[in-house]
Amino acid sequence: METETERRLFATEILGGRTVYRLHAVTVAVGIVLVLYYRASHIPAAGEGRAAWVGMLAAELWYSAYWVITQSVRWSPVRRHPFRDRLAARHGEMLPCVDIFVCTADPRSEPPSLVISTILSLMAYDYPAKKLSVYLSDDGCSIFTFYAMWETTSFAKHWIPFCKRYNIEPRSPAAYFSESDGPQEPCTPKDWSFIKDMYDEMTERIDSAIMSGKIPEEIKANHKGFCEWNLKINSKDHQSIVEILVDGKDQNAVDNEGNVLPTLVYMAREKRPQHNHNFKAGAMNALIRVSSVTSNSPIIMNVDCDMYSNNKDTIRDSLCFFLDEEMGHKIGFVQYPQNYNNITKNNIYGNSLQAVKKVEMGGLDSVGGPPYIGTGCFHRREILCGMIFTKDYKVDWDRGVKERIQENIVYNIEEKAKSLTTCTYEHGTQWGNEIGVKYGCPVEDVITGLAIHCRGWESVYYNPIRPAFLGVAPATLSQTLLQTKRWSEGNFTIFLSKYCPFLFGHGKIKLRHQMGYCIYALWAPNSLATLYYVTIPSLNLIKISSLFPEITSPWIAPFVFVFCVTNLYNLHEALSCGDTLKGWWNVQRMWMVKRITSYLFGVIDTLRKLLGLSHMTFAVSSKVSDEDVSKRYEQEIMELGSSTPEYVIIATIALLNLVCLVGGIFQIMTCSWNVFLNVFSPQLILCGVLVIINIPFYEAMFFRKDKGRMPFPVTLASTGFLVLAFLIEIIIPII
Ligand SMILES: O=c1ccn([C@@H]2O[C@H](COP(=O)(O)OP(=O)(O)O[C@H]3O[C@H](CO)[C@@H](O)[C@H](O)[C@H]3O)[C@@H](O)[C@H]2O)c(=O)[nH]1
Ligand SMILES: [Mn+2]
Repeated sequence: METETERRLFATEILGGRTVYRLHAVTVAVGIVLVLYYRASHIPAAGEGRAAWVGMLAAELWYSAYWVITQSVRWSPVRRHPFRDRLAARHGEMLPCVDIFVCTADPRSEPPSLVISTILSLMAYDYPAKKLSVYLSDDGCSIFTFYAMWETTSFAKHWIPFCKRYNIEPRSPAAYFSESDGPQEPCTPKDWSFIKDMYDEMTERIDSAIMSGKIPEEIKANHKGFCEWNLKINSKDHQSIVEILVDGKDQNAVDNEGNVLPTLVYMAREKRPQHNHNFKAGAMNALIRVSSVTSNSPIIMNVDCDMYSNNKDTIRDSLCFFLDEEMGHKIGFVQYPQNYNNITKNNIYGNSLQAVKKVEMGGLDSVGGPPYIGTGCFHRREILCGMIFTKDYKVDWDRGVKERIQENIVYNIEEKAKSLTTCTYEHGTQWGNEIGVKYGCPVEDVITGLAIHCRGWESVYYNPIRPAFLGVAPATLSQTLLQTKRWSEGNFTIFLSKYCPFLFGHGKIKLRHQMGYCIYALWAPNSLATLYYVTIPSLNLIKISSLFPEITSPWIAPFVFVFCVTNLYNLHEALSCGDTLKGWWNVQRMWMVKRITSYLFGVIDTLRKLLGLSHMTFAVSSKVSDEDVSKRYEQEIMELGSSTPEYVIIATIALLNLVCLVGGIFQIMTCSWNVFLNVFSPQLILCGVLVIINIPFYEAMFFRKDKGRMPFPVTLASTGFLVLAFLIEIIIPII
């Protein structure tokens, strides 16, 4: 007899070691109350720095509220453990069909060879091939991406059996060959070299086609799909293209060992300049419809084109959650973390977000489920399409398994699929609203997931030891800021829309779940408090005006306590998530930089959109960088390079703090030691910390000679702004 626990297909572990956390949270809360009390009860008289003081109060009020929000998920995070062996014992190979969606948008920032490596890794999952269909949406509508996909169909016939025969990992050929210098056990050198040569030749053919700007005619003659590009088309203006490259139901679609291949479909939905295409959300919805007339699997998984599968068991792991008898029927989606394979040792741009992945997501999982983050996620088709939760929800897992079909039917299916991806198909329908992925938000994923949660479903977060997916993190500062701007803007847009977690989620999801969503929804407005805190106290140093209690006053204690304890706890959290000390320090710098630049622009652009002054955009982040840039990235040298308004802000604030620190030290030398101790020390310390944090930027401005240094016009402009700031500081009191 199976016991109750043995029947479960996954376990939920409540993470231990929370005592330190709870102790810190309670004491910090007390400290914060004292700080705010002091601020509010010591407002100076008008004219004696009242404005600056009130500003400090406002900033600290904001930080306190935001701190409370970030604690909502930290109380009792959980970790999930699926039992794949039990799934196998219970269901054998009687598993549901799975459709995999991959999105690509720009062949320059997302090269076709990168895309197909991801595709190959997904086709090679340890899962019955006849139940697997892989769909690529190409918003770049690039003949080279299509060509690469066509090449993939032949290479897959060798690659998939190779992966399965030797049970290799990872199954992205690019990642696999870059990880090993030569054949490794149990792979025979002959087989290894054969497949490696084949892969190299394929990528060479693809790259040379891209270099020459055209596909050889003899290759074009091999597939009717190439004819679609006979017309004069470009990525923003073209007809719909749907090509079933491998039809898993076709008897001839087998690999070189005679096994069935997964279905492989290329899609470029119709685009016309006069029609909104809704970016990735539009692509996802088109994929939902195209797949509904081909495989129509009950489970949909989606990844970005750089996120290759790093773990052959991911599908089976995810099914443990959906097929669990006790909980499965409540679970709308299973989310994996967004991991990267190019994070440097000390996480120079803070992209690895360890604490978010390990602590916050686990915490969200304990209060209703992690958000949908757009990639590495498994959905149930109906739920993604708008189904509302009911207690007796049951799925037909057999859906999608169809009999083998004839060639001429494939043509009909393609034609049907094309008609589902025209610009006008969605007009007058609920697509992008009640059905599918939502439109109008740069983080289409988060808003869609929130709606799913509010329709009554839960989600599950699974962070396996061997990462399920690995992608490419931005490798320059500007790309990092571009990405975080989109994220902060998107999440803030949600906050200011009717989907605000506190309003839309009220009565539908737990308060702590609403707060959890707001950690990200309120990223952007953090910029205002931070901008204030990194400028005003430092400027007041020069004016000999104190914004903190005197160091001999007992009131200094809560300030010091809150500052030290929150930072120490933060450090503890980072180290326990596997960050290095330097990595933690880099993350602190990046938080400051992101807040004063991308988050600030996130606020501005959200407001501009609200006022109707601008429209939504989705800037795709680049997944390639030239050799010079990559080298500096590996050496963890900050890459600046081109002039952007963000850099002007960074440089101005860095210089401002340097000048204020020098000015402050000068004041000490002229004033008495006692004055220094009493009036300046907290401000001096704050300013000093900011200067230390900014060291890489001073280096980039004044010492570096390489191409990644701070562009001279930026240094010049920020010096100008600095002079202006001081002039204003001097002039205003005179007036
Ligand atoms: O018009 C578009 C724009 C983008 N994409 C695809 O969307 C994905 C994400 O774009 P990327 O530039 O890599 O953005 P990231 O910031 O890395 O993406 C994260 O954040 C996005 C929301 O901002 C989510 O959609 C993504 O899944 C999530 O990985 C890529 O595969 C793109 O090809 C499209 O298909 N069509
Ligand atoms: Mn990406």
